Amino acid sequence: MTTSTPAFPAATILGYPRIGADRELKFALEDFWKDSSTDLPGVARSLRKSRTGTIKALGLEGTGAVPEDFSYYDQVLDILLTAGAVPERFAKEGEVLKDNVETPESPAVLEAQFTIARGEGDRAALEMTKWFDSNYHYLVPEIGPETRIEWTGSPRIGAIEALGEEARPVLVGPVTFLALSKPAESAPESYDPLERLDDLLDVYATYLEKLATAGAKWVQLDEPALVTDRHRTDQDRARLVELAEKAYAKLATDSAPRLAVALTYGHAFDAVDALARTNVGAVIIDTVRGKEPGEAELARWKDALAGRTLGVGVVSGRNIWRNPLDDSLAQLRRIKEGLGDDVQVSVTTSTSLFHVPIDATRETSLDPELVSWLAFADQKIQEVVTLATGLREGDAAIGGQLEEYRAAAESRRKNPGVRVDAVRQRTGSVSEADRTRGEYEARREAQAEALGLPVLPTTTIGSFPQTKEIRRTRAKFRRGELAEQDYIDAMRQEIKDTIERQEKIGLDVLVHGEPERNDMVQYFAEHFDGFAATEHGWVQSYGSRCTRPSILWGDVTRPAPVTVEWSAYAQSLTDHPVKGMLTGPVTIMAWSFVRDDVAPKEVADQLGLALREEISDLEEAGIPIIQVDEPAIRELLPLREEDREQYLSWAVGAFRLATSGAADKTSIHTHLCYSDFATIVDAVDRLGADVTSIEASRSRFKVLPALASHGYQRGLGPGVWDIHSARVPSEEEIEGLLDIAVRELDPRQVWVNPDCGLKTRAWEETTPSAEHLVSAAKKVREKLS
Ligand code: MET
Ligand SMILES: [Zn+2]
Repeated sequence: MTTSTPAFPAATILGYPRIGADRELKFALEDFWKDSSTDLPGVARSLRKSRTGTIKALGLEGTGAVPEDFSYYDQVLDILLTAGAVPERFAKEGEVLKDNVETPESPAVLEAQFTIARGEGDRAALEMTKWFDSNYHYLVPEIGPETRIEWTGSPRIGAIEALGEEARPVLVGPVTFLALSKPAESAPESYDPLERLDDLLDVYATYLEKLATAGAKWVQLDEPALVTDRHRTDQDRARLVELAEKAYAKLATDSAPRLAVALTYGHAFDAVDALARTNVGAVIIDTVRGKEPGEAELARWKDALAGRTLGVGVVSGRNIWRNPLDDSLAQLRRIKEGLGDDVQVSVTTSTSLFHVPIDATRETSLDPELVSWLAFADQKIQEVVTLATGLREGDAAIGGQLEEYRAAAESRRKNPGVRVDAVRQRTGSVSEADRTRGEYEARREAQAEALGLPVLPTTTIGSFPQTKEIRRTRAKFRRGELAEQDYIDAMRQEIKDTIERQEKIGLDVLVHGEPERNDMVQYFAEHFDGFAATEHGWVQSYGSRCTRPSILWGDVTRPAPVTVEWSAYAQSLTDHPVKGMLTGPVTIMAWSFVRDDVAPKEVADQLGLALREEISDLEEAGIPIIQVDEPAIRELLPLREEDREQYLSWAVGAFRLATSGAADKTSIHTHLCYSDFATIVDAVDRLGADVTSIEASRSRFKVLPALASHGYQRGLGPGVWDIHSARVPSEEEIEGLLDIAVRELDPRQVWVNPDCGLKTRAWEETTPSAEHLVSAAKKVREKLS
């Protein structure tokens, strides 16, 4: 046992935003992509230094107290690079990495890394997928029996040398890395990347040794995969826990730095037991999304963790609300009491703070009262310090902060926008009937008559290219440089142009094109009451991409129709049916910072009711088809099976509440993307939409058999055109996919559409691709008749 190692810090955070307070990393990356002679490593160095300085100044001090988790692009990619585990198509870049093991931040290595992350020409980028149930996207490693897995260097070694022993390197753990990987293309069908665990452990052993030499006393390994039931494949959680025990038995040695293993994003008390059987120095649990350990756990860990540390993640790494300090202190004291004096309790965050913006005090244009309820990363650091002090020294030592927080909580409780009685009365009186539409058969007939569409109707998902011109016009209007009427005229011109293009292409169901929307969630947040927008509240979405989520702080109402005029104008221009376009309750919640003072079901129903009013107004304005997008429904699916039904019941319930007021003859569509839907086929069915479009082209319609065998009866538009690149799919290719669709489903169910919206595309590729889509549909129609 390395008895000389100082204790795990009594207060710490599990990670800090990487992008910089003014998105410095984003801009440095984008500059480097344009010109690789720019000094990206210099920017990285100064970012590492300034964030370390901030964290220390806010009170996290001592050995291992400051997380060093900076990443140029993605934390999963970092491990892939360190292990040299590049997919075959990037063999060339793999050689560059191998030749530069000692200079992991040289321009050549950085370029190689970005080629792997972003793809180049025919060589597709690594797939991106959501990191657990968050809105951050990581890059998915591709691992097969032949994949190289050997030490290939890491920028973190030099960073630790520069920062000293207060810095605690943070790495994605080996079990999580492989659990998040997918089989390499050349691997056998059901290959499990976890088969390479032993090879990867050798790399981690080398890594730990080098970090020790660089001066690290503590290393944090994040193992969130251990809290999930079947994250990607059919991994069984118990098996992951077993593998973790084996892995840490091997890695936690006397010569390595002390290891702190973080079980974030949920709960996995059995994994704490397993890790306690190894020589790790600290185990960290998440009591925000997870749960507080009970007496039985504490009694077990009292002995099992004696001489070591239990880190308690009691400050949320994911929301932006001030911590309920009194409740947290009470929880920490219960845990401390249950564990006795032999186990050190450390106060920390539930996850890394990279899900939240940096500093709430910069939000000077928000109502100061609202700001007083908020805690971004820097405020959360102070909370962690306060709680640790309170735990050690008692309430009196932190009396001032407790008072301040209590006063803010009181103002929040009493704020008239937080609780609007009329809204609560409406949600309180929602009945099952409000979530139920007429029988599908009757709806189908009424819609067929109202719409008169051919078999295999063609349509798009809603947005059309957002040209520079459109974005410039919107920005000018926002800055007050364009009069409202001029703005409206400009957008109408766009809509007119887009309708004409769609008619010319020959699509059956048209859309207005969404030129007025910067973002499908923010747009509704701006038009509903109950939301606020930040100025600097950026969070990393992936790589250099950031989003600025709105804050959903109060009861939601719709002061006026939001989309009706745009859709009605589009419909006035054409004889084709125009599809109205709304964002669903679950997606609005997933991509906003949602209030933590009422149950998600209440928030979802409030949004559902606001959307229901919008749908009714769209119907009245003569819009025959209304699409309610729910791309995030899979993202919020709880990581543990036991929590899923409850989630699906409020999520599906809110969608049904939004849509069930629609007349039989109104066709309700929904759109889902960003994931594999095989796991939620049943939920998709329960949404009850007349037509569901899903992302499916890249997986070559793999989800169809699952839908068919589930007995899914209604309309389905499996995407036939991957809109994530500028590539124009050929008519034959689309025809091939449609052939599969009409074989797997009843042809009368099939709709023809792309995988997702086209706002990031240019017209150059959009027009020919859409033409191919239309002509392929015609071909398949002919074959059917
Ligand atoms: N209607 C939206 C669009 O077409 C749906 C996007 S799903 C991420 O952009
Ligand atoms: Zn989509």
